[in-house]
Amino acid sequence: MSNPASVEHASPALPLRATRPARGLTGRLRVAGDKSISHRALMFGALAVGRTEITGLLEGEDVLRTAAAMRALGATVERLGEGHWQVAGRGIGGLLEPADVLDMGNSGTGARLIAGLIAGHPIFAVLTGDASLRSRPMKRVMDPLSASGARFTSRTGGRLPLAIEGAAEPLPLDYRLPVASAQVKSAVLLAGLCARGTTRVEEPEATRDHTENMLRHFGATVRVEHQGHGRIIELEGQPELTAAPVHVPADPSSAAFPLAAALLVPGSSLTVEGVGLNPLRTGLFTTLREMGADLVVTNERLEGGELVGDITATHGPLRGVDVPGERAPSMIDEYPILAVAAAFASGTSRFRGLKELRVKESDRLAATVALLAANGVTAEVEGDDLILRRDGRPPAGGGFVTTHMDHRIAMSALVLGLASEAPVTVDDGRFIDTSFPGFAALMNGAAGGSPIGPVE
Ligand SMILES: O=C(O)C1=C[C@@H](OP(=O)(O)O)[C@@H](O)[C@H](O)C1
Ligand SMILES: C=C(OP(=O)(O)O)C(=O)O
Repeated sequence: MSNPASVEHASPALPLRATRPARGLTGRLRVAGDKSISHRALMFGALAVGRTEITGLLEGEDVLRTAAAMRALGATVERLGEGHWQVAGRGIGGLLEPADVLDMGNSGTGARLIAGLIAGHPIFAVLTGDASLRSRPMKRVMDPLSASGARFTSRTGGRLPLAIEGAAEPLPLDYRLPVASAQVKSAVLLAGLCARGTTRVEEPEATRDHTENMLRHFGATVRVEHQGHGRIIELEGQPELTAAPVHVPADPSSAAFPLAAALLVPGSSLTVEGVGLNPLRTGLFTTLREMGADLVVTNERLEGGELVGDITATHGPLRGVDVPGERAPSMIDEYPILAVAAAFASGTSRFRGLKELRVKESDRLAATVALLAANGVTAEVEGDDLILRRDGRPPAGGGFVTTHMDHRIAMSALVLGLASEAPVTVDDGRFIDTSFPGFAALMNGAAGGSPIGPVE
């Protein structure tokens, strides 16, 4: 999806290398806050009346872009301490026209949800992003939001930069999602907040429901009806959203990396604390258990209204697994690290229905195949399925992996390098900061050394 030659970043590329540590990963740690919930906490805070206090906010680059965009749209956003933020909102319909272009960096969630917010306000704004985000499809939000009365102008094919003229009196939408996407669902619901009447979204497959949950938490009326694998969501427009405290749980998509490393590196037993266990996010953990992984959840509890638990992963053998396509939305960001785990398993693994991986920060299907190939592992793509046939022996490693501005490809390759025979190098670790600042330090702490570090 992206052309590494056109990377724009304030600092130069940061090649990183992962080497098998002298001993396994052990102890207890906490990963950063959930990215999806962090974006939404800032956005709903900006739309609510009053002051929303957020704890555990992910201070990754994607979320910091959203914080800056909320400021540019007129909200007061303050950082009170580490992960502790306060947003003074403007009320539904109260966002102001930004003075400048909104640069969402590497973040699809930021760009698409904010397109929904702007569509419902009588303001003009231009959204852009880095080379990766500028290559990602935006028509998926432009199409439904145009029906609400908003107007969009973009580069050919519906890519950023995108100019948006929001609707003065947005119409409520009735929309059936053509792709399983929580971002598209959320963009439609955010525009629907400003419309009179009921906005209805039908999703053929259930996707993460953080928008629906947080809308209710802030006082909106949301009805959800289950229909087979899918859902119908109805939102009453123009509610009074009232500021409400948000505690952000640890991100299961980030916890995936240390947990997978512990499963793969001999001698490991590692606990990640306070991980969000929303069932629409935990497909990876279900799948790893089907592979025979020793993954135990303890201390399940509610933290700030979200189900969380401590997850302990202990090294052991894995077997191949067949993952049904309908599970994909609940683990959509976890396929690169799952493919790494499958490279250590014995038997055949088939992951079905991965079309959406082609339009993430990179073409993750191609990037995952290349990541594995560089390290001696053959994986095939058949239609939209990814297939690995393995014998349980660790991959050779020793490869150089091009990460294509994709944080999850970078972290997956480094986890592979912690457990493969020879070290693995990635071309650029900077994008890890979009979702998981402090990744290398945390992994090194658990390994009791510096198995992940810059290339000398
Ligand atoms: O709504 C969200 O917060 C997200 C939805 C998913 O994207 P899609 O909606 O494109 O599947 C996911 O890949 C992304 O990391 C976060
Ligand atoms: C796909 C992802 O994020 P986004 O779409 O927000 O860029 C991700 O974090 O893996």
